[in-house]
Amino acid sequence: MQATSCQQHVCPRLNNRSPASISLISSPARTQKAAVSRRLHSAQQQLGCLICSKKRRESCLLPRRCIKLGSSKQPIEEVTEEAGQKWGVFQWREYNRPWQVPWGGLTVAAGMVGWAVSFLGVALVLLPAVGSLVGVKDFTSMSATDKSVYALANQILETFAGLGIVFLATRKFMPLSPDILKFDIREPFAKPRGWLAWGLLGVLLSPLVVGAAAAAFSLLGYDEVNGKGTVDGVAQILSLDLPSFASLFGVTAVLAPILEETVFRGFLLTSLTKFMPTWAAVIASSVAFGLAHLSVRDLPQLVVLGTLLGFVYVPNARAFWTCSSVVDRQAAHALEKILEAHTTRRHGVSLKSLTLGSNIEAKKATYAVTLESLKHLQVIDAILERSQLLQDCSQLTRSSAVVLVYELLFGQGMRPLGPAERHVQKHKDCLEAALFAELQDRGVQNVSEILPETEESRPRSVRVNTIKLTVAAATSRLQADVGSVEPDDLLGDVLILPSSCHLHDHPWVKNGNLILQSKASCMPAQALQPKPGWTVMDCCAAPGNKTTHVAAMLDNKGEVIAVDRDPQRFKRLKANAELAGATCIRCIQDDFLKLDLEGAEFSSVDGVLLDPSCSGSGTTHTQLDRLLSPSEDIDEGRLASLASFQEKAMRHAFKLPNLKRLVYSTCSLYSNEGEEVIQKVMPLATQLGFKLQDPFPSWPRRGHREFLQSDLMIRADPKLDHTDGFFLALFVR
Ligand SMILES: C[S@@+](CC[C@H](N)C(=O)[O-])C[C@H]1O[C@@H](n2cnc3c(N)ncnc32)[C@H](O)[C@@H]1O
Repeated sequence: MQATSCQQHVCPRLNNRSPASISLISSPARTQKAAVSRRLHSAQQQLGCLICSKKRRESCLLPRRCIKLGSSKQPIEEVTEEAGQKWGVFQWREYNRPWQVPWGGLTVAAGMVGWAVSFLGVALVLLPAVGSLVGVKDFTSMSATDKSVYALANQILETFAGLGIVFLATRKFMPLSPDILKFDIREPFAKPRGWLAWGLLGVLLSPLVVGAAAAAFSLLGYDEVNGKGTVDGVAQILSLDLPSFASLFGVTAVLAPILEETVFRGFLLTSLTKFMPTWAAVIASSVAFGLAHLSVRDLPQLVVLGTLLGFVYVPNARAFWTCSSVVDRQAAHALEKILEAHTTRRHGVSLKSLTLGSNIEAKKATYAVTLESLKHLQVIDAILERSQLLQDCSQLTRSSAVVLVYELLFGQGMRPLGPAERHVQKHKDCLEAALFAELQDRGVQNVSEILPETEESRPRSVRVNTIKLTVAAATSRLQADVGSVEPDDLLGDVLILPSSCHLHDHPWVKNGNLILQSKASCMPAQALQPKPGWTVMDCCAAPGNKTTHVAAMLDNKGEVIAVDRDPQRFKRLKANAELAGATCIRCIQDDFLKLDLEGAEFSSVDGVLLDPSCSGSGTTHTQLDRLLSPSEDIDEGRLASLASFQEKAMRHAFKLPNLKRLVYSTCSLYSNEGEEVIQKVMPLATQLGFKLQDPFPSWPRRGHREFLQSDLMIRADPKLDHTDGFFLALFVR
């Protein structure tokens, strides 16, 4: 056997990362059959099915390029028949698969009623009103050119209004699942989003269909039916000069189809699949499409045309496979939204809102599968790359593949119900081999050794709101509800619970008896040690976790002045203060730096909590951002600007004339936002008679050692202390 044929024993897509297979390929001198066999054997042992044996050929990827071990160069058959690029109307399984429609009947009704109102409103009210303003009185007396321009103006307004209404109705569900309303103008002819090619085919076929339907109805004597509809509006002005032709072309060939396809196929047909079988949704949406043209005479042709367009739309809109299990489907959807939001740096997308929302079935399972898929994302991406599972299959999205590979390799297994599951199942051996190779490359035995830590894997902490109940009462209630409850060894009003318990929906969390707050975040108020009757200023207070903590320590006696400048966060601050029953809190919505702290209004302030905006690096390691791009570096410019604000805020706080204690804290791992800020303000603090004091002598973690007096500063390490990364310093006078 020659070295060249030995190369063919190794599945080329899989060999690129494997030491054994690379050496096989790059060693032309190794021509001895025995040597080759030995190396193949050892490679096979290392890489599992990366070498295609007869037994494994069913499951090995890229079979056309793999040769059976020990046989001639006979390629084995392509196993991914479903992965082929299938075009056409009659893909019946597309009519049986469930669609992923995230909205309900109310959204459908609102969208369609909104569209109908805009359709009639533009044509009957808006445009005539604008026309009369510019001196157009009577449509019928206009010239043909003016009529066509008028029709164009009408269609432009209707198209924008209609698309805007569909957008508004579905906006809250964006980004939509791969099934729905997916137009990609950048790839007009490429499958899977080849809607334009199909649209053009539809345009080419439509005269035939309309003609055939008209002929059929004419034979039945139906053309005797009188009536006028939207088609007649255009037909009337068919005496053509160039401007008329261009306007009419714009109306009939561009704008109206875009509007109608979006409203009737993209929105209505898709939405109706939630309530009826897909074939019925095609027919129902076609009837609506016909009725919308406001002509009894044209109704039959338009319904036939709509039905044809609907049946063309279904298999091509459904270019992607979705998972058959509802949990996996929802998890893939959530994952896709998270990945998209991460790529576009869009804020406001959270794992919890996507998986625990009211429209989600089996919330806990969906949350768990999404979170676990995210945790395994890096490993699964590497497996997908090695196995090339997605390259041969344009119908499987990355997010569905990630969820299904998670289920198959790390989760509860996967039942091969639909095409997506069958495709993944067929490649099980290769996926396992790719996992094996990945673990070997990373030098670990088990995948758990390389998974990122998340909030989920650490114990939970909860603060007892001592305004409303005692720690003892909270402990016994939680013991009854979640089992194990431990008092925190440092903070008297904090309880530690198992990592598995989710208290978001607990009635005592909802009524403000308990506050879900990390242990680190409870340390500043405890470090301040305010006494009942004190006035404390929380300079950057929203959403008010530390503010309400201080209020509880004051036992509502005294005052907490809570300042925040952000309007949205300020609302949450007020709501949280109310929920906690913290009547001693006075909220001020303002820029803290602009407050006149030396004036009489704040002369009674004894203590300050300063917890300014920071990079959040102490908490992000547990958040989605870190799961998605763990090595992302901090933006130096942003860090410098945050540190500058933190220093300014601290200098400003020192202006309070009767200040006794000041706690500075940030949930940051960077010394720029911790020790360095303290060092910079130290001369001013010393000049004013303040010095650093150790608030928690028993706490083991201290400031970074290279800074003076760092042993008096407190740090929390996310891994070692099982809480947020945190920095804290206490000044006293
Ligand atoms: C880290 S958060 C505070 C968290 C809060 N201490 C808690 O535990 O719930 C920082 C807050 O500072 C506010 N902030 C930032 N700059 C401010 C300024 N110049 N004046 C007042 N508030 C400011 C932000 O709006 C944000 O709500």
